[in-house]
Amino acid sequence: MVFDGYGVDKRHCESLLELTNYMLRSFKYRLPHMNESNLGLFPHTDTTYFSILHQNNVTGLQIKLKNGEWVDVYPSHSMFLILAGDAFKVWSNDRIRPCEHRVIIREKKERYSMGLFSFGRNMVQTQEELIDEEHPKRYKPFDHYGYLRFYRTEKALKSKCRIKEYCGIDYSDEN
Ligand SMILES: O=C(O)CCC(=O)C(=O)O
Ligand SMILES: [Fe+2]
Repeated sequence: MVFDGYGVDKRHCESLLELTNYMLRSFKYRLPHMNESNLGLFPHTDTTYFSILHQNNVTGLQIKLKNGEWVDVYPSHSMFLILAGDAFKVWSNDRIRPCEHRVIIREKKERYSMGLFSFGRNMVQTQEELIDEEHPKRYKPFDHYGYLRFYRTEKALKSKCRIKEYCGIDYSDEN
């Protein structure tokens, strides 16, 4: 769908999928103890190409809208949420915006969730068709697992945008 939407040759999609690793992870959010924060998971964008999330019938996941407002995602047994991650931002040369999300524990029930996370096995790079004069290349090709290691470093935590800090191209010095 994404490749169709941007008019990118489908063969690139096949090779991207062939070079993608998946990680399945499950989470359990216990109820916060007295005086403990109810922040289950700090606000972040995923490092992935995309993430597929599923949760039990307990609210908690919130996504941030463009206007900065946090909104609840209401769970259902049949719902799978697909979130774009940082690697798709690079692939699409900033056209696809990774979705910022967090988990807040408010219900008096334990929350369970499951996520399928996708990572490039090779270098992640911007799709050539999505680079032109109007949209110059904004990122250098990067090693996805190298980015995972960078993600929790002090430099990454201090930066405004971790993926830009890791492999962004800065044109600001050019005139
Ligand atoms: O538990 C959830 O619903 C979200 C998990 C998540 O955002 C993550 O692992 O990156
Ligand atoms: Fe996440």
